[in-house]
Amino acid sequence: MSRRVLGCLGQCSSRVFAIETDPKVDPVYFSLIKNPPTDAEMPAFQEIFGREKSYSFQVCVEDRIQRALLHDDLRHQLISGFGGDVKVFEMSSFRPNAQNSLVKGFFVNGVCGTPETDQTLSKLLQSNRLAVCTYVPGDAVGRWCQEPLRPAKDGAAAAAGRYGVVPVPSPDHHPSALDIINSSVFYNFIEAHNVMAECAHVITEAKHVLQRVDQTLPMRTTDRFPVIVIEGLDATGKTTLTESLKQSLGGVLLRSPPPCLSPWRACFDAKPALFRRAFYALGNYVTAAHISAESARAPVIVDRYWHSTAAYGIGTSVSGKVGNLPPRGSEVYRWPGDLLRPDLVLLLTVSPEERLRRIRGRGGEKTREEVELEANQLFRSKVEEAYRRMEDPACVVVDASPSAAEVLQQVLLVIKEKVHVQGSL
Ligand SMILES: Nc1ncnc2c1ncn2[C@@H]1O[C@H](COP(=O)(O)OP(=O)(O)O)[C@@H](O)[C@H]1O
Ligand SMILES: Nc1ccn([C@H]2C[C@H](O)[C@@H](COP(=O)(O)OP(=O)(O)O)O2)c(=O)n1
Repeated sequence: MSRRVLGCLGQCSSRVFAIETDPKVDPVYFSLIKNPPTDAEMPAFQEIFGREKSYSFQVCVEDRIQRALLHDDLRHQLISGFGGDVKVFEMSSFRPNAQNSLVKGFFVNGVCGTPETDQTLSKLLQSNRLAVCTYVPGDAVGRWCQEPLRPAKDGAAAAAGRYGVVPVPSPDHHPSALDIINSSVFYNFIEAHNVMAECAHVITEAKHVLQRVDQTLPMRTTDRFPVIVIEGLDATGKTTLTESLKQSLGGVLLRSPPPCLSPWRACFDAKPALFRRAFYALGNYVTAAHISAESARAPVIVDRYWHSTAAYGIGTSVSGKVGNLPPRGSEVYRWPGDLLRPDLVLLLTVSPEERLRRIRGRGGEKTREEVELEANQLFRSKVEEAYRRMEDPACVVVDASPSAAEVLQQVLLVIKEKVHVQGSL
């Protein structure tokens, strides 16, 4: 029998549930993937459905630009429309272990049926761009069913089917890892450029970004001096080290995203991940063009590059624990074939305590993502682990906890040892 899966509840990804469907129906799989309820709050699947009413909402439009924008809108509507007592979890449907099968959505739980919540529900039901389901007790004790809803008379909802919910084994790969390629991380210029071009009719800033990108590219390739990238979480000492390296090596210091894209960075930081990631991906190609030009005359030091874009993309799109990241060797950790490859990538690491001490010492503005990272040690661990899994080039990990002078000396030694470009340094 074909099945629909409603799964991965709580922190424990072994709790996976299938929704039994008609074999003729194309199976769709569901999973609660973000902000999972703690075991103390919701010890069992039945309790999730048993607490007042539960609904799931998913945007079901083909166009990915519209889908990303509507998904963001839906989150706001659910949070404001259902009020404080209602819990809104991120969820998604997926086919176990099938790449790009993930369709994101939300699971709303604890809806009491007040006039306000009824009104919100009725409004959402009217949208033909949303798939809405509710969850009701089944015939047997402890069984639950999923009912897809459609609008009925006077704003009421009618069930358009009923499917039993049953536990099934967890998939090998965490569902949130199925949606990385070309939505959280881009592996070539064209894919990132396409997203920026497709969204330009709704996000006007995208036109300016594209103009800058198209002005800068294509890049020149020449015999060149070494290119050394410094990576790491915020406040691990990248700025401090890259400035000193520039002096010590008589090099040129570049960064990604490049300053010419700065006017639009805040705009894209506030947009859904699809657009934010495309922006940073294109920034790397612009920086690559600058690297290509500058490395003809001196060594180039780069403060953040593709590994940052990929590690933040992967680390934040994969929900839950570090173990949910795609395994080492997965294609998500591969370098884009069309992006200028550096000679050496160094990953600065410090303990979480030292990092926080440095952040507090520094003050200043942080990106939304960095604020999230600070709030959540789990995010930090995932981003750092993603950095460590990158391949070809892999990151050389440097303990950046000693003094700035000591870190510089240590890094100069690594460069001498690893960068085999005779006479260039
Ligand atoms: N090795 C070090 N030891 C102690 N403090 C450091 C060291 N490197 C940098 N700092 C301080 O930590 C803060 C963050 O460093 P910064 O270079 O701005 O990090 P990043 O560029 O990675 O965000 C700054 O206040 C800086 O002076
Ligand atoms: N090449 C890059 C650089 C930054 N990013 C993203 C990842 C994070 O959301 C932020 C971190 O950048 P931020 O400027 O705050 O970092 P630093 O202050 O340089 O440590 O930008 C990226 O995706 N790709």
